[in-house]
Amino acid sequence: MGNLLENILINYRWIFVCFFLLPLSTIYNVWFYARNWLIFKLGSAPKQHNLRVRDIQRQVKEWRAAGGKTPMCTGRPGWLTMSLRLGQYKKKLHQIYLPLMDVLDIDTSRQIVRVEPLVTMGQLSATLLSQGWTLPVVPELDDLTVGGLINGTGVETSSHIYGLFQHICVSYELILSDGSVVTCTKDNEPDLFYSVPWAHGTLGFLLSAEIRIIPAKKFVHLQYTPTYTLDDFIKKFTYESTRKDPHQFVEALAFGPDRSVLMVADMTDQPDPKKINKIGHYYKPWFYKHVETFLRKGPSEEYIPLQDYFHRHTRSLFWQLQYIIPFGNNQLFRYFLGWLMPPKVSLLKLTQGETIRKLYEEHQFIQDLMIPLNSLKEAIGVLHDTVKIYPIWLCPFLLHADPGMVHPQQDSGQMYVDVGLYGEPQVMGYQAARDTRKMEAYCRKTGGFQMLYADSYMTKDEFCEMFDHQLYDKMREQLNCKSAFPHVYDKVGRKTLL
Ligand SMILES: Cc1cc2nc3c(=O)[nH]c(=O)nc-3n(C[C@H](O)[C@H](O)[C@H](O)COP(=O)(O)OP(=O)(O)OC[C@H]3O[C@@H](n4cnc5c(N)ncnc54)[C@H](O)[C@@H]3O)c2cc1C
Ligand SMILES: NC(=O)C1=CN([C@@H]2O[C@H](COP(=O)(O)OP(=O)(O)OC[C@H]3O[C@@H](n4cnc5c(N)ncnc54)[C@H](OP(=O)(O)O)[C@@H]3O)[C@@H](O)[C@H]2O)C=CC1
Ligand SMILES: CC(C)=CCC[C@@H](C)[C@H]1CC[C@H]2C3=C(CC[C@]12C)[C@@]1(C)CC[C@H](O)C[C@@H]1CC3
Repeated sequence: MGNLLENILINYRWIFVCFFLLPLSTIYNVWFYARNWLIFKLGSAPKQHNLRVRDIQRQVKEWRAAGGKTPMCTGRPGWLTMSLRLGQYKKKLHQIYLPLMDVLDIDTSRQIVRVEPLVTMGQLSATLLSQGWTLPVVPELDDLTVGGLINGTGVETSSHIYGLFQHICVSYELILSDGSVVTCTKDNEPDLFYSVPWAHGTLGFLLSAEIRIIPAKKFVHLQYTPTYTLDDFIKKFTYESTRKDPHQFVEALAFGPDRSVLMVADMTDQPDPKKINKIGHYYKPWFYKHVETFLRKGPSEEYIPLQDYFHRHTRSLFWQLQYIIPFGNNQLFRYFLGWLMPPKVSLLKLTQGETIRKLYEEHQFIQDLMIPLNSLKEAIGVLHDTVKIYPIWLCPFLLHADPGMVHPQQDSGQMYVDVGLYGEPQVMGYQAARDTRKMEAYCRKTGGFQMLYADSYMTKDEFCEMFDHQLYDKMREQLNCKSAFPHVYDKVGRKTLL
């Protein structure tokens, strides 16, 4: 009986998603964009920021006046977030509401955009591109927020030049546990500035951030190079990730241990009209499926609108939508219903129910491992033996030698690679807790880090071995965080010991 229910839930979730969630997602998007447009037209965002900050200060001061016994977290419901977890800890914590969702200022002379933490990547890239600008690092998936990317982390295909999302940030405006508001930069309050990323809001709440912007062009010139042996792939990927005159974007998809497609791209305003491919159109094939065709067709090049490039994996949620709508890439489906895609991650989370959540936990492996580039060849072998999931998302990034939770083992910046696995393990006898712990141990061995949008199965000691807690602990002591916020491990750790 249990198996029958599981089969129905897995195989027929698409009925609910297509007939209910897709229309609902579209209505939600239209409402969201209309609201942003109106706020911008009324020009009220910056003024309201100060009013909102005062209201947040009032909430924190009231929490203190009431004894400040229960630690705080943001009041954003767990189902709305892009993390895999539902954030059950929120039920036990005191929630502070941060209704901060506006782009406050675009200062083109300083090349800085000032934004509130709930601004999403979709909203921000549309806003900036309409002015001819972009963030140097635009993490994929429209609904990721600035707050989540700063307090967690963000990575994208330009990260081999600019680093992680935290490395393009110039200042953070924060409210601390005593209700005071501070602005930190790398020169003013450097300890606070460097300890905020990866701390998951356990030092203070982010109120706004200043982020670097760079001029944008209309297209990217994207070149695809298929490779058919692991050695050839590693050689070419390493070269493109570390060369002195790098392409602006570098990414690879591994479709098997020996079959990969390497992609390098550069912004341009002079596309070859015969080679333009507007991959963002709703009837176009899912991007990873399109990329796979180059294994057969051989090397190729295309010109893709910049906005389409930035959000190329959004329509198929990387390759996760194949498990929910197995015929989602079918041509007929794309022409009839493709314009409604993708269902919103938040609505999928809200409606998944406990059984589907558990099925994902037990039968899907969704993790990003950030490891030194020189471990990649070995890692692909280890991953093949432990989970055997393809495609694998490969994205090089420069890990700056800054203080804080993550830094390279050496004193200067080092090239790392984000290894993203989002699928059903194809190995016999996969066991979620055992095999995730195996991957985490491997990641620690290489000197790497686990992305924390997915639960960590490490013990607290193992977690402290992976992430440098020196500065974090010092700041928690100095800012009286111990009773004000949970420890980061208490937000992201499963505490499952084998
Ligand atoms: C400071 C700022 C905040 C924004 N905040 C949001 C937001 O929170 N959410 C969102 O979805 N979009 C925001 N936008 C973007 C805005 O929605 C887009 O620019 C809009 O979609 C363009 O619409 P339009 O073509 O009707 O422009 P119009 O309103 O017709 O304006 C024409 C052009 O004038 C320029 N312009 C107008 N006002 C400003 C200004 N204050 N500073 C600089 N240039 C300006 C722009 O280049 C714009 O394209 C913001 C833009 C700016 C500059
Ligand atoms: N391309 C990429 O780089 C991708 C990144 N991700 C990951 O997704 C997550 C982001 O998802 P998103 O939904 O935006 O964020 P979440 O709401 O999941 O927030 C992530 C963490 O940041 C904290 N946080 C968020 N806003 C604030 C704030 N204003 N002040 C203090 N703390 C805050 C949250 O605290 P609290 O628990 O109190 O709410 C939470 O612990 C990140 O972990 C990111 O690494 C996922 C997919 C792709
Ligand atoms: C590019 C990087 C660094 C990460 C990409 C991660 C995404 C593939 C995942 C982040 C959140 C995930 C969720 C799901 C699929 C995979 C992600 C988009 C679900 C939609 C899967 C179905 C469940 O019912 C809900 C999940 C919510 C989070």
